[in-house]
Amino acid sequence: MMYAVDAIAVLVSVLWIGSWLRSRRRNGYPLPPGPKGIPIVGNVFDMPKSDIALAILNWGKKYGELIYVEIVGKPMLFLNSFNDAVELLEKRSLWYSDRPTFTMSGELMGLDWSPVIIRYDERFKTHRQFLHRHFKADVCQGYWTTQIKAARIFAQQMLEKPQDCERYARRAAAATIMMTAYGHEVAPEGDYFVDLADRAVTAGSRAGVPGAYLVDTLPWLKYIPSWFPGAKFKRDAKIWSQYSKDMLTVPYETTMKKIVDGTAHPSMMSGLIEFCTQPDGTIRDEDIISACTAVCYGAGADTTVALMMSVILALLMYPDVQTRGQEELDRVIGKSRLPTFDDRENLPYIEGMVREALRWNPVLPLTIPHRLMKDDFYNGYFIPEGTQVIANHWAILHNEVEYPDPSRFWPERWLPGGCSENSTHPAKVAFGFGRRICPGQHFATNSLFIGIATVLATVNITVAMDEHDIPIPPPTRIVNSPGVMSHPQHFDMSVAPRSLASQALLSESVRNV
Ligand code: HEM
Repeated sequence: MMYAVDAIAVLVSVLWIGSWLRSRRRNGYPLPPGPKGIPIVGNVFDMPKSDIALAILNWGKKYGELIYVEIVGKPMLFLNSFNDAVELLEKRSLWYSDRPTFTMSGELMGLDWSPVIIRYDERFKTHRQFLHRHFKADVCQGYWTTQIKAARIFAQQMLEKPQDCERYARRAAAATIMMTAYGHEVAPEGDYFVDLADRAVTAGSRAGVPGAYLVDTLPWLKYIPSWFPGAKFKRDAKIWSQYSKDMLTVPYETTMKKIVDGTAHPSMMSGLIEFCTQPDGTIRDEDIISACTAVCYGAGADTTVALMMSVILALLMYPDVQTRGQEELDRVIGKSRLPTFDDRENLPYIEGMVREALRWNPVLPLTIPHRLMKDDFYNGYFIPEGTQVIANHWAILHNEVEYPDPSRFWPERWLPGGCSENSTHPAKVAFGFGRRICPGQHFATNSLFIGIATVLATVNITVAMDEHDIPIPPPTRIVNSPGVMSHPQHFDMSVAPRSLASQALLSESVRNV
């Protein structure tokens, strides 16, 4: 008991000294507005438990577009406007590109190898260089064939078992990413590499939910032994750290053997090994190569699945969008072949659907926190060093001025003369900002484009019927899942071939691709 009282006294003193030092550094400038909070714990009890992005959008009506909170002495700044996100995260990116320490998922679970959460230092630059080398726009053209193949298999599987659509979307994402990263052909069911990665990603997304683990707020808790009452987080982290290690090392070592014996398919990994092999035969930065290949599945699979499922939900909720998309495809490419990437520039309506997919239900409603590396002053406010700065993608992409009737999935808004023709492209928001911007964005939007075009060209999606042959109404609004990432909740649907000809074309192409 005495120890607990001492610990609380130390914590209170540290927080008080921290806040006193900060008030001296402010130079008379106020902190940005936000809910008032209470001593010591700050805004812990103000923070919304679910639909955080939406709640912060609503806070904006009271406090303005910059909203500042403190959680047990840790400052956080939410940005509800595109301009502020650009001003701070892009134009001042030299100071706004670090990440905070993620104690549970990073240190304890061992995911601190991941390029998503590494700190902003010299090694960060090598990570970005390696990822950029394999995911810049022109290089991504080299992955088109794999993406077309995955999209066609996906459409075929949707026809066979519509109720398993999400599982097949996951398989499509895994097939493209694993082939790209490791040259690995994913098995139709129960792929070993995918299962390893899924275990780690599931654990990582539980560990990464803001506020789910007290140790992220009070990092000194990491020192308590795992047998201590209430230390289940340490026991979880121990099991999960094995998953994280397996995800990083198993596919890498297996592929390395294939590279050495000459049986590997060309891939990002084989390209990086070649790039990093020194004249004496040693390979530099092997740990960074393995981190960059492993992160592709971790960062790219679930996000792509969530996007694709959002589009399919939109087709169900807005049947006229499906009809217009199909009319455009029939007019531009006809009915005797399936769409490819060469058709993209002639398909403005489908392109509008890609934009709407990124905007309507952003996969990451809030950006991953950027940590400010030095005190800053902005628009008359003081922003202390160490502040976690978070752009509210949801708020920006549902801004009624830029995107009138924002909760409607409405590709027409992007057509010439449409109400958002000149508005900010949603990709400029949904993939984050500045030096931490998503390196996989071209790969992801390519998967999305070909997925949408192929599904529209080959199948009709309609409401499902219950056991009494009564239509099951589609959801009338999008409901986000809790946590870092937003997946639409489960929904039922019926899937039928568009025509006998389209069915034959699809089966034929799946056999031949
Ligand atoms: C629909 C798909 C995707 C969405 C919406 C998405 C979105 C994001 C966002 C918002 C960030 C944080 C940016 C920031 O901090 O400002 C991010 C980071 C990242 N993404 Fe993606 N992403 C997607 C797909 C992918 C894919 C396919 C890959 C890899 C092949 C990938 C790799 C990464 C990596 C490595 C980072 C960390 C970058 C860093 O911290 O420097 N993502 N992504």
